[in-house]
Amino acid sequence: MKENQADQNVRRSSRLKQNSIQSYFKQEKAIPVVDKKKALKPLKEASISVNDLIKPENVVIKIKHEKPEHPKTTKATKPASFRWLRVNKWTKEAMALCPKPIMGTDDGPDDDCEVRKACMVECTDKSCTAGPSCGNRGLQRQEYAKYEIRSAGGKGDGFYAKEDIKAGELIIEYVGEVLTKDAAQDRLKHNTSRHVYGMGIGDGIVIDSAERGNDARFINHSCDPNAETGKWEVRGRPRVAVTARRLILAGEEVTFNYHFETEGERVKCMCGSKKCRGYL
Ligand SMILES: C[S@@+](CC[C@H](N)C(=O)[O-])C[C@H]1O[C@@H](n2cnc3c(N)ncnc32)[C@H](O)[C@@H]1O
Repeated sequence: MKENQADQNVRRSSRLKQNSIQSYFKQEKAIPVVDKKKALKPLKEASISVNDLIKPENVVIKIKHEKPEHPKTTKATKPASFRWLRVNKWTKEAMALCPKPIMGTDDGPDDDCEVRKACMVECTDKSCTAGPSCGNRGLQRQEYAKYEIRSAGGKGDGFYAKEDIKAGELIIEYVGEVLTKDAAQDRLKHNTSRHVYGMGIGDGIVIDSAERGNDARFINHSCDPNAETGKWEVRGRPRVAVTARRLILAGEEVTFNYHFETEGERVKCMCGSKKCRGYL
């Protein structure tokens, strides 16, 4: 009887492993294709200056946000079984698939920070004249919210807010190794963990934080999430920001919707929300 149970478990675990080869979660918002001149036109026509568009909350973000301590020195963060990456690490093969930037900097620096922000393109010194006062460099400056990593019950570990986070605020960047989809699938074949960490960002590119990444890898799925992911362009490369969909209170677990893609056995969802669809 016991042997039968063990056999079943082995079969189940190898089936799950096989199935997980197809498993990714998807980043939600794509970079919009934007004609910079067209994007600017309505603003210029309405004579709205960039300063009018800077929300008061953005000013608070800049003052309040501190760089998080490095996870190795943050007590709340558990000893890492992954290697820490501050920024994405691209493979040559993934670089070859990197889409062309949607906004060039050929016109020279300007003060269109809010236009770039609306287009989900971060400013750089080449594109913007605002310098240190520019409010559109959150990913580059790592203006992350305060958080801690701790157990989320049956889901494994989870990512928890340590302060109130306003709707729209940057929480953290999803950082990992940037691989081609094929390379990511190859890696999954050797995955010994029950968790998967690959986020497809389109163009056959996956950000995989299984072996190397930052604490965004601990953000769990919810069918009624309080955060969302968005693809930004920073210095010509795509990056994924996790931002608050609504006010998140200190102590709440931060979650986003994985839009999980799997062709095999589905993972039972433990998000606990009333809107739970039952599976990831
Ligand atoms: C990116 S990891 C999230 C961090 C993970 N909990 C950990 O401890 O490393 C994704 C994995 O977490 C688990 N997970 C995330 N959200 C879940 C949910 N709502 N219900 C059940 N398991 C979940 C699944 O095993 C999934 O493959």
